[in-house]
Amino acid sequence: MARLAIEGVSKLFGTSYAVRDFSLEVGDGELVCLLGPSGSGKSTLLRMIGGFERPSGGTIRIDAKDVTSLPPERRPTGMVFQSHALWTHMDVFNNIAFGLKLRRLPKSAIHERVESALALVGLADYGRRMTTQLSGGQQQRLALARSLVLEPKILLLDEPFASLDQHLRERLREEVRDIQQRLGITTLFVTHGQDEALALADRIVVMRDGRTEQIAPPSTIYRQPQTAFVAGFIGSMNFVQSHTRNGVCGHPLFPLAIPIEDGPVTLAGRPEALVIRPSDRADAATAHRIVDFGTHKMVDIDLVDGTRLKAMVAPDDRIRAGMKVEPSFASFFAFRDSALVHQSMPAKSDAEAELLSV
Ligand SMILES: Nc1ncnc2c1ncn2[C@@H]1O[C@H](COP(=O)(O)OP(=O)(O)OP(=O)(O)O)[C@@H](O)[C@H]1O
Repeated sequence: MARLAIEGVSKLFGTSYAVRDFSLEVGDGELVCLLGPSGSGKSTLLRMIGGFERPSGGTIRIDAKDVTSLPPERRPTGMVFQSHALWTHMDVFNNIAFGLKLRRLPKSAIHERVESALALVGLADYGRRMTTQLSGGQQQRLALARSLVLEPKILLLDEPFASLDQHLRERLREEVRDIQQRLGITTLFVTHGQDEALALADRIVVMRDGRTEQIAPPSTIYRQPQTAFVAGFIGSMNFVQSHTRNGVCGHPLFPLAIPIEDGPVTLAGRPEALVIRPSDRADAATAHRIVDFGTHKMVDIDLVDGTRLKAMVAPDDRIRAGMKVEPSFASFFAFRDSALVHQSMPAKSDAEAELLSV
């Protein structure tokens, strides 16, 4: 188990920053997901922690030891890449044993550790297979075993399941979480899949342009996004541009109380918080497209100014395309200059309050 501290780390490529003044502390046994769009600096940051890239500034410490300028092999880290770079001329057993042989461990110890790594990732009977005879998911498990067998203090995973289909990705994600918790290994996981981050992480770091937008547990990221970018990046979100005057939103359909100074405001609300009811108002919105997901229906509605919103309604809702509707937000966020300035929270149901208090 280990603690990781990243302090003010930057990486310049030429004249542009891939990572800028980034700080993060990861606790013993914690799993943190780095989440962000393509090019936001996630891989560069992970590579700097693994020692594959040298920071232009800042410090990286593992258990208080400064490792900033140590090469990968002298760091207590194990990295699993998106392309796993397995050795195709070796069988599964020897792929895993390789790192241990370099460390000159006795044969019996190598055997024992490889066998237990194979069992850990569900490949107990595959030791003598060649890597080319493995499926994509098995290859990814092997890549994981090859890292874990060296007993790293910190596990670094760079989009390890990106090339796998959705079903397999979800299964491996659960397996990794299970293994990570059993071993209690401090882990950083890079992904640009929000579902992956929400399902896996103890905390999520949302990155944008090499900087941190927000660091928080998944439920906080979802329920209390601090910036409009985070709000729009995690889950589905409706945005409505308006302004406030005397603490009230000036949009005729959304006359919400927003106790901030007069000025522009961006309203944001989830589809599940957008309530729609039939209306004959002149400025009513129009239900446009309805998709029935079985458990719920998703309705696209167009405001008169062309803004498109999504509302989630019950499966037996009578809504039809072409109907005039009046939307309202049961709960919403308000942003100004991208920063959260106000948030209304609905009264929590007992069941939800109970879940949150666990
Ligand atoms: N070796 C390099 N030389 C020059 N620029 C680089 C290098 N590696 C990364 N970059 C740039 O740094 C920025 C961050 O890249 P990085 O790969 O860290 O992003 P990412 O968030 O991991 O993206 P993705 O999700 O697409 O993998 C990008 O603008 C990228 O073009």
